[in-house]
Amino acid sequence: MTPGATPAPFDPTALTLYLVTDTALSAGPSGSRSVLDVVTAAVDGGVTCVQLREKDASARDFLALVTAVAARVGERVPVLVNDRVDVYLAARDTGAVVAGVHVGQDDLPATAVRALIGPDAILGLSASTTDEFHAVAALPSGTVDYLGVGAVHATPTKPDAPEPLGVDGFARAAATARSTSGLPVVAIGGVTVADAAPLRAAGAAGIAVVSAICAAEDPAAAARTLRTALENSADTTPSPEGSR
Ligand SMILES: Cc1ncc(COP(=O)(O)OP(=O)(O)O)c(N)n1
Ligand SMILES: Cc1ncsc1CCOP(=O)(O)O
Ligand SMILES: [Mg+2]
Repeated sequence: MTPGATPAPFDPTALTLYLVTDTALSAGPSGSRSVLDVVTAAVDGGVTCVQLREKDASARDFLALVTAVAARVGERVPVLVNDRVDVYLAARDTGAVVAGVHVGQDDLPATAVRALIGPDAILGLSASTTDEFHAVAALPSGTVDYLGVGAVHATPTKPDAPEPLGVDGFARAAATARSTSGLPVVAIGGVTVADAAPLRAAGAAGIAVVSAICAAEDPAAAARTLRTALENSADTTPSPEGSR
């Protein structure tokens, strides 16, 4: 960024169709498909944001993945790093176009992450209870950019996810999250194309999916189908209450 220039504010429309990656699921029917293949196809199909999530990779391998994905799609959509602030910073230091980090309740606290990544990076935080929403609301303005709320449905992708909320429970959680924190909310957990319109109507700025795209035979087609379902639901979407 030019010195002195004002950074572009976080644009919540980037949350519309949010892909979170999984290496094992990405391998696909042939067993040889890579995360990079899936991300590329998914962005071509209409994904608006990508989070790289690697629970078992070494820091070195994760960094290589982040820089490869950022080189491929970082100019087209925000690329975020799950959990690993160190990997995000190392990628950014190499000049990679990486947008930010997503952390949860057991990861580094949001205030610590914001101090490490600086004011311009995107920071997403998982939250699912009223207490967690109130805690987010108490943070200094600009600490967190969006909330990941779930699980909507139970999912084998994250067996340790909070209790499933269901779509109605998500609607109540999203209303509390938005009224307390003013932040846009992404719905996550077992989300399929059938959930797209109901979740948008329930106040989701977007949906985050792992298996609906990573495990699909054709990730580009899966992304297109999800995106179409989201576009068709646009008329029922409440307007965002706030963003950074
Ligand atoms: C968009 C989005 N929402 C929620 C999560 C879950 O984050 P977390 O609770 O830290 O769990 P892990 O993903 O780290 O297992 C997410 N990753 N993305
Ligand atoms: C990362 C995460 N956080 C809550 S549920 C979940 C996994 C969602 O995966 P899937 O879309 O395959 O159910
Ligand atoms: Mg985490």
